[in-house]
Amino acid sequence: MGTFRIEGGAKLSGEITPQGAKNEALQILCAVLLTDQTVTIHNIPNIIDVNKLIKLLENLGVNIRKVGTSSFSFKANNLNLDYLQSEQFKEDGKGLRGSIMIVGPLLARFGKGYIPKPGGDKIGRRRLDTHFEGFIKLGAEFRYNKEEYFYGVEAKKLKGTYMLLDEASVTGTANIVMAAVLAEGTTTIYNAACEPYLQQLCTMLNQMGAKISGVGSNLLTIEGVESLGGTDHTVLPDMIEIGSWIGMAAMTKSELTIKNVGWPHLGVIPNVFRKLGITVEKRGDDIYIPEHVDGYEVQNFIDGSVLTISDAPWPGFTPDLLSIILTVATQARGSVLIHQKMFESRLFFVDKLIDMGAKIILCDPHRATVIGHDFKSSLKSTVMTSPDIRAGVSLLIAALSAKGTSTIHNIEQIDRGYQNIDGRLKAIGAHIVRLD
Ligand SMILES: CC(=O)N[C@H]1[C@@H](OP(=O)(O)OP(=O)(O)OC[C@H]2O[C@@H](n3ccc(=O)[nH]c3=O)[C@H](O)[C@@H]2O)O[C@H](CO)[C@@H](O)[C@@H]1O
Ligand SMILES: C=C(OP(=O)(O)O)C(=O)O
Repeated sequence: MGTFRIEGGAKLSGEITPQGAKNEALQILCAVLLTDQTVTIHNIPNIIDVNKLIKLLENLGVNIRKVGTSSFSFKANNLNLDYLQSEQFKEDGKGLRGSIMIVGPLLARFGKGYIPKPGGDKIGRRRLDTHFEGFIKLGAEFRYNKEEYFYGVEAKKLKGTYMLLDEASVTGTANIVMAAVLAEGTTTIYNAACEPYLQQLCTMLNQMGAKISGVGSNLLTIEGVESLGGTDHTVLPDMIEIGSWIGMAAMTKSELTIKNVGWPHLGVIPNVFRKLGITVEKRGDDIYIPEHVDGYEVQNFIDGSVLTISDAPWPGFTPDLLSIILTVATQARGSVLIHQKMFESRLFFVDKLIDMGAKIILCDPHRATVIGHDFKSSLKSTVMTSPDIRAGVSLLIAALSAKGTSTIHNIEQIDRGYQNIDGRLKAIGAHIVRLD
């Protein structure tokens, strides 16, 4: 279990360039299974989850070549499908959440797809019904081994159909889209998720020869094609990492420029930080955060009632930034209610913030009220363990702003989604050391 030691209170300054998006990269990597041609992907983040998926693809027989610092080419022309029955696959598959998205492409191209219960954050129930209901609608037979938590779908030929998803699942939509592109006839998916990750996936699939329309909306129409070809694709900057840097700058009262953020793809994210009173300035394609010398003040609603920040499927506010918003609010002037609607165990980390002196009332597993300190009192350093990726970064932000030296254990959770976070933080002035 790795550990960070952080001496709080240091100002950050300078420029930071966001990594490629973790959740997009996981979808795009699975899509390489849809063709026997070469797919080259740029801006792949060097993080644990992505590296695990690349390893899984390699074990499945995909020919992988590193062609640049963050660019790889993939050729899935000689797969070893026996691997899907192996013990090794059971280990590899459950190592991350994103592995679930190999099922759709495998089912579409080879008539069978399997997966052990995938891993990922332990942030509440994370069911897979949407994925498998979609495959079944396309004509697949489903089986589930309860003892081994092993899922399987098989079909001779998938047939396009209309489906209304029970929820706008991000990985579920990606999986079903990847199955439908090679199905016979037309598939219509209503209540599809439409995060930039999915828009990027659909754009890439269209470049490979798929016929998907409605990209960016919750109604996708997919005309099945016989086969797909190769392509080149560049992963967008990671919007969750960008939000994390905004939070770090504000909480440490630092001036920071976040380079090449891909503004058109950030949706409501900048505005949600602005609601906390944080200045998020657009400078070309960069975000400039000035030093918040006088802190930041939460904006109430127009009628004067307390601000609520909650998550929703895109174009709503992503649940992956709520823990960070909550943490940043602990030093705001004013109060805010954080409502995590999607996940039922994602707010429990506030215990640690309360230990550090933050004023938070955990109303129930989904809601927490934060009464900001307005920097009149600093958080106190402490020893903590990172429970999940975003809580981990939130605790890191709290530690960077705290008085004294904090320790964060289980930093593998952070490394799952943040590339060389300690190295990059050090480069902009943070006092952080990685201990093994
Ligand atoms: C690898 C990956 O891409 N992971 C992301 C993906 O996970 P993932 O695709 O696993 O998440 P889903 O979109 O399936 O659902 C997340 C949770 O939200 C609930 N839900 C979902 C849709 C909805 O309309 N209402 C609702 O309550 C689900 O029941 C579930 O508990 O999307 C999540 C939601 O943005 C993000 O937190 C994860 O970072
Ligand atoms: C919940 C997350 O990831 P995963 O779905 O991979 O667990 C996340 O990225 O915040």
